[in-house]
Parts: sequence; structure tokens; C-alpha cells
Amino acid sequence: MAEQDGSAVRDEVAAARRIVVKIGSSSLTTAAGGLDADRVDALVDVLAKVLDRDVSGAGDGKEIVLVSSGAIAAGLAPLGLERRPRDLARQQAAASVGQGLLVARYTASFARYGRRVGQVLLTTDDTSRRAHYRNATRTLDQLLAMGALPIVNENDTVATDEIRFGDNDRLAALVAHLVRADLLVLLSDVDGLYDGDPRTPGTSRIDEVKGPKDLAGVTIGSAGRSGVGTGGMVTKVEAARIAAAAGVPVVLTSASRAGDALLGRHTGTYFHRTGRRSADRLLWLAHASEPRGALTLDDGAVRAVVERRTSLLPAGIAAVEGEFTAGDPVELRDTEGRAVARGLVNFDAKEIPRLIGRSTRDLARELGPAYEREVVHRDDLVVLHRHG
Ligand SMILES: Nc1ncnc2c1ncn2[C@@H]1O[C@H](COP(=O)(O)OP(=O)(O)O)[C@@H](O)[C@H]1O
Ligand SMILES: N[C@@H](CCC(=O)OP(=O)(O)O)C(=O)O
Repeated sequence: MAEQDGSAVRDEVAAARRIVVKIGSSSLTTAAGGLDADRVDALVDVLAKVLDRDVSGAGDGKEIVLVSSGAIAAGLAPLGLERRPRDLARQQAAASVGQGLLVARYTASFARYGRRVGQVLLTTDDTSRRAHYRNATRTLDQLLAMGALPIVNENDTVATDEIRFGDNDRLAALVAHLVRADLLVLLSDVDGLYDGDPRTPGTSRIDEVKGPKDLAGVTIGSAGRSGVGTGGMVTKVEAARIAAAAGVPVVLTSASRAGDALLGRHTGTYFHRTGRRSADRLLWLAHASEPRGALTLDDGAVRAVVERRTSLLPAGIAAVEGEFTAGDPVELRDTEGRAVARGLVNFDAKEIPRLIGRSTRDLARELGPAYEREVVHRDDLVVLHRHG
């Protein structure tokens, strides 16, 4: 029975056409630190083979978007750094040097197969602001349409501490949603999710995760022994959860098993999809945007926004906090200070105090028709569901 389930699951993996593959720093570097050209080549060998497969027999091959970490790790040795620095400025310097080396390495490696790559660097803004989001989607789609393989990383050199993704696992989940992928493959230095820290004897690999209940009681630890990774298993499981909830199944396994995983063979941990594909952008708003401020809603407005999914009008606002401009992501809170939703706000923070508690009709009459608009439109609003 279990075996039957397992093989059915992996059929879905084998049939996936558009795939996002994420590889972590620890799988791309040598023990001594620095980029490991052999490991890059080994990954590229696997991906090139997958790209050559004919999925339906009709000549429509697979498409891969690679989310690759490793910029900071690759920049350490050339800058004479012995380990990953703690401060943002030196991390950014290392990323700046390392990203060029990383992409140069991939370019040369894919050229062995006559394939071109394109570098795509994203920030959290690109994932939540409408125009940026549309742009990122268009570029990725276009690269794929032209047969080039996009290599995505966070734009480390411009990100500040506050707005950083910080880990590429979550970025990969959001990219999978952005390109409407059929599958997300997270590659690490460990061959799956274990029911405890795998360095502890007696722990075993979890074969599949059908939903949050399967994760209850699992001890999920931080980064491994290599010291170059960032998030450890926590961010991978969180990423898998985001992708699965957005309708994208996930395989989590080691880089050395990438070939097997991509062929649908039974390896790693498989996360079933738990939700349906959600409306564009809103996933990003919930998981990637960093709110620039907060609006406190009265009880009626909380009910309207959360239960009836209406737009937020000035009449329902009780207080405003933070410095934001129109178009920024803000948090919507209840009177107890709990975050209930996120949205893209239509006014600057300094405009809001005089709108508070007023009806749009009054505001239009007094201040002009430009004020007859929602503070957050329902299409730009995502209700936050608490994990159980
Ligand atoms: N429950 C767990 N299952 C698997 N790995 C775990 C678990 N808890 C902690 N880890 C550690 O997480 C590490 C992977 O995270 P990390 O080093 O950040 O990888 P990457 O660089 O690939 O993103 C593994 O090497 C492992 O030691
Ligand atoms: N943008 C950073 C990636 C940080 C990161 O997520 O690393 P990892 O945990 O190894 O996937 C870099 O390229 O070094």
C-alpha cells in the first residue's frame, strides 16, 4: 500500500514540466571553502540530462529555473575571508564578488551542453510590488521561452537587513509560485527531512508529508556542519509549506540524489500539495513583503476584511503607525495588536490621520474625488492564516 502510494506520488514528480530547483551553499562549496567546480558540474550534468527529456513524447521538454545560493560562500576566499562574516556589509561585498564567479561557473558548465543561462537577482520588493512582480514574471517567462535557463539569487548587494529574504529556500518557494511551476526541488547536504537532527543517532528520514500534522513532533534544527548554509532545515520546511499551500508539490533531498529525485525515483521527502494555486502576488504579499507600517482596524473593519473579504475603507481605521508611501505593504491589525492581514496601501502614512474614521463620501466632498478610494483595495489584500 505504502509502496503503491509512493510510486503514484513520484509519477507526478516525473511528469512535472516546469521545475524550480534550489541548491544551497553547502552543496556547492569545498570543505576548505570556496566554490567547488566539480560539484557545480555534477549538478549541471543532472539538469542538462533532465532538460533533454521529452515529457509527453511530443517534443515538449522540461523547463528548469535554478535558484542557486553560494554567492557569499564563493566570495570568501577571493577576499581573504576565512568564514562567512556576520555583518551585512562584508556579506554584501562577498556576495558581489562571489555572484559573478558563481554565474561565470554556471555559464561555462552549461555551455558544455550548448545551453545558455540568464542571471536574475531579486529583492523582496520585486516580489510584492505589482509592477516589479509583473516584470520579474515576464523576464523569467521570456528566458524560458528563449531556451535560456534562469539562475536566480537574492540581490544581496542592495538588500538591507530589514528587507532581506536572507534564505533562498523561501525565495525558491515564491519563485515556484511566480513561474507557476509544477514542482519545487530543494537540494541540500542532507537527503531529506529527518524526524530529528540527523546528526543524532536513531533518527530516520520522513518519506512523505501530507500536511502540517505530519510535522508535529518533528525536531527541526538549524544549519549543518559546513557553516556556509544559512537557514538549516527550518527554512526548508517553511519553504516547502509555502509552496505546497500554493499548489506546488516539493521534493527535499540531497544534491547527490538530484538525478533520482528529478526522475521521480523514490528519494528524499515528498511534500504533497495542500492547497490550490492562489491568486498571483498575494502569496508574495503574505510571505515575502516586509510591512513598512501598520493600520489598526476597529472590530467591524476586522470582520469585514477577514470574513467578508471587503476592501478597507477609512471609516474602519483606528490608528496608523510607521512611515510608508502609497503602494507599500502594510500590516492590518486588530485592536489587540494582532496582525490579521497584509495589504498594499493607497495613501502615504502622513495622509491617513485626517482620513481616520471618516466616510469616503464625506472625504470626497471635503478633500476632492481623489479621496473617494479604499485605503487598501480587496485585490491588494491577503488575510493571514495562522499555522495551527
Ligand atoms: N530534522 C532535520 N532533518 C534534516 N536536516 C536537519 C534537521 N535538523 C537540522 N538539520 C540540518 O540542516 C542542514 C541543512 O541546512 P543548511 O546547512 O542551511 O543547508 P543549505 O546550505 O543546503 O541550505 C543539514 O545538514 C542538517 O544537519
Ligand atoms: N544569497 C545568498 C544565499 C543565502 C542562502 O540562502 O544560503 P543557503 O542556506 O545555503 O541556501 C548567497 O548566495 O550567498
